[in-house]
Amino acid sequence: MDRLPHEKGFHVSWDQLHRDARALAWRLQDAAPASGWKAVVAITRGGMAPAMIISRELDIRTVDTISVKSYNHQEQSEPRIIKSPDATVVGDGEGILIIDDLVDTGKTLEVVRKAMPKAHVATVYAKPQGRPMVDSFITEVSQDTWIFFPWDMALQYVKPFHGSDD
Ligand SMILES: O=P(O)(O)OC[C@H]1O[C@H](OP(=O)(O)OP(=O)(O)O)[C@H](O)[C@@H]1O
Ligand SMILES: O=c1[nH]c(=O)c2nc[nH]c2[nH]1
Ligand SMILES: [Mg+2]
Repeated sequence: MDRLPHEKGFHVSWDQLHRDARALAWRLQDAAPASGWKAVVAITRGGMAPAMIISRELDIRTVDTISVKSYNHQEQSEPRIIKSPDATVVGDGEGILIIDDLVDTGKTLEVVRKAMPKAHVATVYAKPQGRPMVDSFITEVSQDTWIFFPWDMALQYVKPFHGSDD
């Protein structure tokens, strides 16, 4: 996935991510099965920060991970699972909450859903193409927007406006 062709940038600060992940947690409370969520599964690595915030908000202590690797080589363009969560906990996904930071094309979630078909899938942000792959999300951005996460950014010096044209 290359950010260069994207026309717009949507910059997310830690504070914004915290607020949006909390808002998603509150929405997920209403979607919980009667017996509550059994476990959270974070899609590494981007799903780990929102999964921590959501599991804290919903008091879910069992947190596992699934790792999906996307290949950009000509032959291997499909993502594949390189680390699975504990099968004895997640089973077919019933009562399991899968968390990722965003859905873009939906290819990552496609393989994750195949592994846990009954799970509830939630992302903080969603783009239109991948939106059918999520059950819950908070904010939608257009397909030509690149989302910049706080862990990929750093504070930088910028020149003062006055005299900046020299
Ligand atoms: O809907 P898709 O088109 O599949 O894209 C969405 C996925 O891409 C990013 O992860 P990435 O694979 O870049 O790995 P990372 O989470 O380790 O940064 C993002 O965190 C999602 O998991
Ligand atoms: O940081 C990211 N921002 C995005 O918009 C995106 N889409 C896929 N993968 C992504 N990673
Ligand atoms: Mg990811």
